[in-house]
Amino acid sequence: MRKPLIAGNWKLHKTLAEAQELARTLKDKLQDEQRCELVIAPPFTALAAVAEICRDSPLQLAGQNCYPATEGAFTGELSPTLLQDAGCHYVILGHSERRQLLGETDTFINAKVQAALAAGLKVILCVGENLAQREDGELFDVIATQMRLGLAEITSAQMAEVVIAYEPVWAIGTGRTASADQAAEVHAFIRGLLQGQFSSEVSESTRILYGGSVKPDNISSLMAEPDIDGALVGGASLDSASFVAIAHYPRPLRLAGQ
Ligand SMILES: O=C(CO)COP(=O)(O)O
Repeated sequence: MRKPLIAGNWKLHKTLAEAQELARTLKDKLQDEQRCELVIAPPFTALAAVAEICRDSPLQLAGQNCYPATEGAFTGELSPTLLQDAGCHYVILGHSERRQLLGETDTFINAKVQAALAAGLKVILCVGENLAQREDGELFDVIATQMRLGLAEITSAQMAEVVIAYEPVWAIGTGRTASADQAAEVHAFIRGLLQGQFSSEVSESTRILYGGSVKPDNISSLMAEPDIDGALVGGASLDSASFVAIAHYPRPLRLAGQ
């Protein structure tokens, strides 16, 4: 049984004081959450302070990026080890904003995935097509390439520490969510890729999150899809009430009473 994972990607938001306040409120409101695994990804400047607040709470920390080296002359970069030192259990890699704005390639992202896993960090690997690719019928090719190259050299055993996040670029920050059917179709496709690239066991056990304008009012219909195992939330994770409402999404009707 895959445990649902709800992650908040704060992106380039929150001063230190704002991040601490949000983390304190989330800790207070989500203290008893057991159904879902909870992850927040504050900006680097707030990681250590937020980690202190989240100690002894269900909230785990993620870095928003890392560099594929342990240490060295890499000005402005952070290693997986430094993220762990700041209190992170996870790192988000391959986010479309980094692919688009900073030109990150699948090969570079793969180097980061390998470095993060080797250091003992869990990885949330983001994949997703842009609008032109979807309209040109390239959706499945794009996802297949991002998965194949992004997870190159990763073993089936290491996949226990990897979460995939499907984030269609056209749905990020636009208010335009993929419908539950659209998301489910791609999630099922990704599960098939995992089977081909690794094994049935990996396909069955790997969590696949959906990201792109997830809000309290659409989380339930997304989570009702059997292949959607959680959400990577951007804008709605910046507000405690909406992130808490997403984490407390009502159980899908078909599971009620179980
Ligand atoms: O990019 C995202 C999470 O990584 C999604 O962002 P929004 O929820 O703001 O669309």
